[in-house]
Amino acid sequence: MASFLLRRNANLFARSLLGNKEPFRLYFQFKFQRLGRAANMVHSYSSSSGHIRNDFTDLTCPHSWYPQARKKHRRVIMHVGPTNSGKTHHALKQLESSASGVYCGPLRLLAWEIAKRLNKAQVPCDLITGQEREEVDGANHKAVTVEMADVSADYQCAVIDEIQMIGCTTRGYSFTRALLGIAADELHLCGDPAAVPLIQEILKITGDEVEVQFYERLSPLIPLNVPLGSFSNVRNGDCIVTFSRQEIYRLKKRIEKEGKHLCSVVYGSLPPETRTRQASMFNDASSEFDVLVASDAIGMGLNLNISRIIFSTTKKFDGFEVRDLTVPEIKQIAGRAGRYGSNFPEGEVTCLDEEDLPLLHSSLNSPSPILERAGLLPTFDLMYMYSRLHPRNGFYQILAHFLDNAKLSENYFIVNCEQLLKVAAVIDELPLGLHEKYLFCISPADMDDEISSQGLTQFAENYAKKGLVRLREIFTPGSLKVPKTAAALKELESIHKVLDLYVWLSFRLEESFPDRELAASQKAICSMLIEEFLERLGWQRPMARRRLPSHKMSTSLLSQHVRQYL
Ligand SMILES: Nc1ncnc2c1ncn2[C@@H]1O[C@H](COP(=O)(O)OP(=O)(O)OP(=O)(O)O)[C@@H](O)[C@H]1O
Ligand SMILES: [Mg+2]
Repeated sequence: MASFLLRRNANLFARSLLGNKEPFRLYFQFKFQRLGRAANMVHSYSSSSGHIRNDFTDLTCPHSWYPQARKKHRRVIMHVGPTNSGKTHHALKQLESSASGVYCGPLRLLAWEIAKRLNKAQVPCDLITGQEREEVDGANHKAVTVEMADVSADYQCAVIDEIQMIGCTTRGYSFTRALLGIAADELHLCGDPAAVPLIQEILKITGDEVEVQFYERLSPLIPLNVPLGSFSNVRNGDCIVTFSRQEIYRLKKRIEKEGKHLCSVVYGSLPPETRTRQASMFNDASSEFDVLVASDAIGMGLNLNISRIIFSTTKKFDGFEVRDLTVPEIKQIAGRAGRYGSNFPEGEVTCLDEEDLPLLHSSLNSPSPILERAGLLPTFDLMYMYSRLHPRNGFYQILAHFLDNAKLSENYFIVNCEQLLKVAAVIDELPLGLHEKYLFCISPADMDDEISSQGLTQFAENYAKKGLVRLREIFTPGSLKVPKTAAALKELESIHKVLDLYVWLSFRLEESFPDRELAASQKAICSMLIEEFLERLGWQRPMARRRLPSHKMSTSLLSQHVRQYL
């Protein structure tokens, strides 16, 4: 079904983005038209020889990058307050009653939840993420991940959820782009009050009209004074939060060993489809999976049937160091308990260990620190114009030059470009155009994952050599197996990332990556094999007493399904 939707919508998407079947040529024609306009936006200065020169690294006026939005006098409504206070709900009510609109969220799971809600409310709504296009007949609404926000479309209403993510060191620029660039008559921003002063400051220059609505929690969240103590105290509706994959699987096993509960799991590197199914299984009161073990992948905006959040730790490895969770992180995660309208109208929050309770309590009682600056990334247009003056520089050098020399106003910072630079370093020697390099650099390749990074390198090399990348050249369909060890599981997750990358590239370079359908079906198999692993993991009840949820496949069905693709 998913692959059918992908196939059906791929052409539509490519056409809407690129015009016709010759994406590259047309893309560049389109770019040149836009560059003419963009060139007017960069600041000029006189050199000592008296020539007027453009300073492409001047990023002090990012609002001027979005002429479509600047033509509008937008009404901006900020919905701010604690978690579970109805901020998103109120914004969505406006979206539902508008003739056209877009919801932009930080997570695929959230975009999925909103698309489902709008379609259920008889408002046809497309779901668009980097790797998915699910179009619904007659839809004038879209639920998208914020990176996919279209700044060339015109909407009556738009919602940007979790707007405080504008300060995120890696993804902040996508929120800034959506904030400054979405051309909507009415723009709703939902999130933490800590973002209010910055947004007001940023929007002073755009001429938009900004109003702020404050919200209170709809149902209580009670911080407990006692830790969980023993795993025998785990009960229906609990969500245990931890931050490493190994810990997630250890805890799932440990809880299931008690013999009273089955656990769904949700964490970042799990395929998004698997995450969605695991969350749905936990949410479904008729399924036996009544406990959730999750990372902070559940931390934002989601409405799950959680009665109690239990932090198994209040420390997290953030890629550089093991650090305490921040106040906003603790509040966001704790805020998943006791959602209004869920099976548990009162939420509780505690820790596994007593020593973590003080940080939990103090964080829940503290306001989030006020946001100082919003993330920014130089646009491709600016880098392209700069590259024309310095034709010998590779993409890495151009990007590094921007990072070193960018001029910013005090409301902005340049996001962490480490991943982009890592990709640029790998592909810069290949005979690719600047835009192609840019595309590979912003792709969702995880360069810290060896298999994912190898996948990206091979795709880029084959693309540079032949302009055509067949999936079978680097991947043998039929080679996937149910993982038996944690290492095999990790490998399967990495393979899923490579297939995901192929699908992502296929939406942008359609003719050169023609095997989207095969990649999507193999991705689906990866997810099923991972779920099969999850099903087998942990304490096994005697089969007679165990009921498989109706939407899960039995092993034999799974093998049949896999065979179909071999
Ligand atoms: N007025 C209302 N009537 C019915 N349901 C509501 C109402 N307000 C909120 N809800 C429901 O309560 C739950 C929490 O609301 P919502 O998701 O809007 O909270 P939020 O403030 O955005 O939380 P978070 O900060 O965690 O994103 C949702 O399931 C939502 O549908
Ligand atoms: Mg919300």
